[in-house]
Amino acid sequence: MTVLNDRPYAKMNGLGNEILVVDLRGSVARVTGEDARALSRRRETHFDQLMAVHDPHTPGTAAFMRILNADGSEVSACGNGTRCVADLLMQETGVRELALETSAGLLVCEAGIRPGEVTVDMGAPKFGWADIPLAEAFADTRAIELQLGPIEAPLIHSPSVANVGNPHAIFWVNDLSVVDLRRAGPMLESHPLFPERANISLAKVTSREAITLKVWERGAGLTLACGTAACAAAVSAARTGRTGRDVIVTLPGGPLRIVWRESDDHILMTGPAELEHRGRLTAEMFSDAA
Ligand SMILES: N[C@H](CCC[C@H](N)C(=O)O)C(=O)O
Repeated sequence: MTVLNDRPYAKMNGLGNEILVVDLRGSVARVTGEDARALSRRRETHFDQLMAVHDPHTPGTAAFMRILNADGSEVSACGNGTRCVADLLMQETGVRELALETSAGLLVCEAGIRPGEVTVDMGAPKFGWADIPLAEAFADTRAIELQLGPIEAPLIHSPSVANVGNPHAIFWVNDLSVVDLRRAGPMLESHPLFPERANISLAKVTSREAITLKVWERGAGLTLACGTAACAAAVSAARTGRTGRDVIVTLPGGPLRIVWRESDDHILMTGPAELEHRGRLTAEMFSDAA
């Protein structure tokens, strides 16, 4: 019998990115990778990311979050999932601003104008090759040597890389179907250049203020939206002169507004959070029969 039995959960989504919020406050229970894989396989608790909400570690924060992908891997950032947890806790307490914490640091969250809209300060991006991390040194991470397709005429090449709490590679394209991300994604996600794997995006810049994005997520695959990928694409587009610092990033599930603030280089991500249903975990959810 797992210690997670009877714990409350909220099934949510952020622009269609499937999020399972498991409330472990007041308990010492922890979600293991195996627990996450079991829950993700079930219809009622299927997710791209699981946000495990624990008692705060730091005074002044509302909770500490552990984040697990559908494959059971534990990661340090999930933009859409953070908006979902923030919305849930703000609904619970009536506050309009709170701070959450993950292993990557603090995340200040603010209720937006529209119901369910949340702005998260995702902190400042990192661009150094060792911070992504990459397996070898690249002086200019705005365009690294990585390509897919024939040597003399690669289909995609020279991605920008960034770390926004997690690793991202963004390929700049004019046509989002130039490669089938279902096939290219897994190859690039696990490329030896990425010792911690990477989230892979195809980005089409449509104006100085707009980017369209398709994402293959590390540990989850193709998703309808990826908040950290939107952040990574926005800052990479700005630092390569393709856009300004205030853009709308449109994913298959919908738009996010990303502002890369000049004053402190922090990234502000604004978008929706939606509650689908609530439930309680049961022991049979963790049986292999699932
Ligand atoms: N797959 C990501 C974590 C979730 C990111 C995404 N769902 C978001 O909204 O940021 C990773 O392994 O780094």
